[in-house]
Amino acid sequence: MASLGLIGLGKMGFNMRERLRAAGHEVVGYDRNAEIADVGSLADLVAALPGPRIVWVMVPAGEATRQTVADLGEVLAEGDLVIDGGNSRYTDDKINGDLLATKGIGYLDVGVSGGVWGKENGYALMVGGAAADVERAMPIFDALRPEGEREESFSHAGDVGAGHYAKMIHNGIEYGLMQAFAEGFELLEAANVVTDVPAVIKGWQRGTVVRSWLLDLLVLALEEDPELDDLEGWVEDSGEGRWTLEEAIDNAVPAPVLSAALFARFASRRPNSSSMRAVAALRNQFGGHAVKKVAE
Ligand SMILES: O=C(O)[C@H](O)[C@@H](O)[C@H](O)[C@H](O)COP(=O)(O)O
Repeated sequence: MASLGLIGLGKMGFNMRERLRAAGHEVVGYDRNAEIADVGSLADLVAALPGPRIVWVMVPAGEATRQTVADLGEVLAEGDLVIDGGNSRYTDDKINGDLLATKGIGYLDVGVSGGVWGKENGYALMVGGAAADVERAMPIFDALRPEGEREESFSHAGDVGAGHYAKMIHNGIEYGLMQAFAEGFELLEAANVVTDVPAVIKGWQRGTVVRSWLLDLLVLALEEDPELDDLEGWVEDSGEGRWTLEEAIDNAVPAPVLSAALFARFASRRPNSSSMRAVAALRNQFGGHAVKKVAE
């Protein structure tokens, strides 16, 4: 059984600690929230682990992760291994990996998929880094991923950065799939032909071409709220959809579905945008077409 330091005990890290412990691994968790942490500082976490250590970072992508990795570089020792399991941009991985390499500390980047269901169902993992480091962390990966064939929920995607690259593209696909289900849902509701939309969607769960986990989750959401009218149609994004499109542009790969899905999210946050006011104004100018005036 392995010993692991785990930094960041939010929605993901907290559940991962539970799953790893249930598999018999020793996990020392650190979080800024002392109520859920096992130790009070990074230095305490390092002291509590037998060397050579493996420390998994599960904090928000960007500055928080970069800073945590830099801090770990100050307290870990040669031969230790850092794993970034957050949704970092893949270009951060080379910076983090190179920084730690100067101190003889290994680095792996891991795309982790599964959300809040991962504690029970397991997390799919896509890993970037050196093969020897991947092998060393394999008992941890095996405990985190779903039971069954390793190849079906785990991949060593390539060198440092490849794990997060794979996760970024996974999330781009996620945007497109969700948008497709969402547009189908709205169309089913639009014409009053289908009288029980939730029943139709539920009836797609077995046997259809579009059966999938996202469809199952839509069924669950519709069981709670059949017309989803408790929700505002407002959708945030955390960055990976944007990065996916930047890759599409850099590599001249057409990605119309993924870009439409990302832009649909932007549109969801600006119901009275100046762009659509401009379209209304132009249509009115050239054709005298009706416009809707803001109420006094
Ligand atoms: O595979 C997953 O488990 C999810 O993709 C997970 O990583 C997270 O829910 C997304 O990062 C949300 O991304 P957005 O905020 O960009 O929708």
